Amino acid sequence: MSGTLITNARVLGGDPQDLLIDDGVIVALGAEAAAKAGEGAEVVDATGLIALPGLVDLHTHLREPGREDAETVDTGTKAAARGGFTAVHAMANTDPVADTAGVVEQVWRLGREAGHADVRPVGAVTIGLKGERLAELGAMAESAAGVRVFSDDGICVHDAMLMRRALEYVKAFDGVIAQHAQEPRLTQGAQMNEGELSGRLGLRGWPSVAEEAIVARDVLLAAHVGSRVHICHLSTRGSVEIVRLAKERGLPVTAEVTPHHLLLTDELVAGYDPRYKVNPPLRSAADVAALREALADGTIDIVATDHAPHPVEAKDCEWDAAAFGMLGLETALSVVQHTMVDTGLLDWAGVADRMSFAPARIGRCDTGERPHGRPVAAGEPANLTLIDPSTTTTVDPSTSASLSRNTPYEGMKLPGTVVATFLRGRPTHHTLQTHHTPGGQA
Ligand SMILES: NC(=O)N[C@@H](CC(=O)O)C(=O)O
Ligand SMILES: [Zn+2]
Ligand SMILES: [Zn+2]
Repeated sequence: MSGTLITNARVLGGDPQDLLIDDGVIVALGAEAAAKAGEGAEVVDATGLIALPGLVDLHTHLREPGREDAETVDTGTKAAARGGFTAVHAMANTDPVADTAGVVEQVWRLGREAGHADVRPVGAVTIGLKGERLAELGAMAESAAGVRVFSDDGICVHDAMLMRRALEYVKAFDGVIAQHAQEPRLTQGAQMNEGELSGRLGLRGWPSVAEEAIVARDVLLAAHVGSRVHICHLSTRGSVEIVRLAKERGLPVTAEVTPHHLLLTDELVAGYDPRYKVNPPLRSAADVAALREALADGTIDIVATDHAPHPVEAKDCEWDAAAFGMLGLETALSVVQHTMVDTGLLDWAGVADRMSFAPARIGRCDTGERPHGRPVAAGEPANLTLIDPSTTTTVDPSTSASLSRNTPYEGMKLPGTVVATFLRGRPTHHTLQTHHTPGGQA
């Protein structure tokens, strides 16, 4: 048999074993893998490496169409592959907005053509993200893109009646509304987390309650309608408490946290460096601790990057004028290792759940034609990520595959390297040496 034999990989952090992949599928694990590989198989020595299911991002800004100077589907998915992702959900706040079957199909098709990761377009909830009228949610769901996640991300669906209607509508095809929870009246002109520091720096504060008020309302609406709501980039301790209560009651709510909200705090804003300007804002150390704990105990379901590329001119300016957002795809796994694994809060099986199984389930891409977030088992698609957790790298934005450079981690030392990513058996990123078993071509 031909194929690729990955030797001594610690699958989900377990004991080392071999994996044989061929024709896009995991053929065998353990002793059976080497036996079946036979002569001529390509061998990847994964000694010391962790194997995870290909990561799935539920929240990525690819910027195409409209802002191809910041990112394209091609460059963004290249960055995704380098970060260990095999699927990304592309947010709808493009230009034109992804609010029709035509635009979501275009983004989906661009993803197929690029081939670095599967692109699952997110559809806008309202036409033009204007918050006035519902977009054609059904047509987007039925399109070739098969949209299941809908979001006006960047903007909150603040009209309670529209939110109710959206929840009612997507229930028919098991869709989910991903809410950017930000009460607009409480955050007008807001520039950073509201607290003692915002007062001292003279920047308009962004109170936690602006997020929590919407989280609470939407949890209640989802319960009332019996439809799924997902909370984007949850950032406060109070939001965690609301989601915890909702889950105790069995309500259909899920939530995500970004890598940056697991690591960085509002104190970084003191230097007025716009790299730290993001929506929602970096919060307090107490919030960070609550978010880590909630991700560990499952109150927060997943990590999502909110990869938000911006061109240099949008970030290399005064704080007030700068755009909100930071890169995330290439550093996500390292930040999660640093904040969750190396701290003992989560094991690698937990990382596989929070960054692959659970996001695929929420996005409903764990079944169907090209599924993701599947178990690492024989017969499953060979979507795999190999990580070397023993390395430490200094983050250098100039080496990024993204067209943008707005990483908040520049110069930071972070643990772990993604050494290979396989999309249905095909390497979309790899830095490993390979050789062949005797009998094959070297
Ligand atoms: N996160 C951000 O600060 N910015 C995002 C929008 C968003 O996720 O709300 C963007 O599109 O740039
Ligand atoms: Zn958002
Ligand atoms: Zn976003």
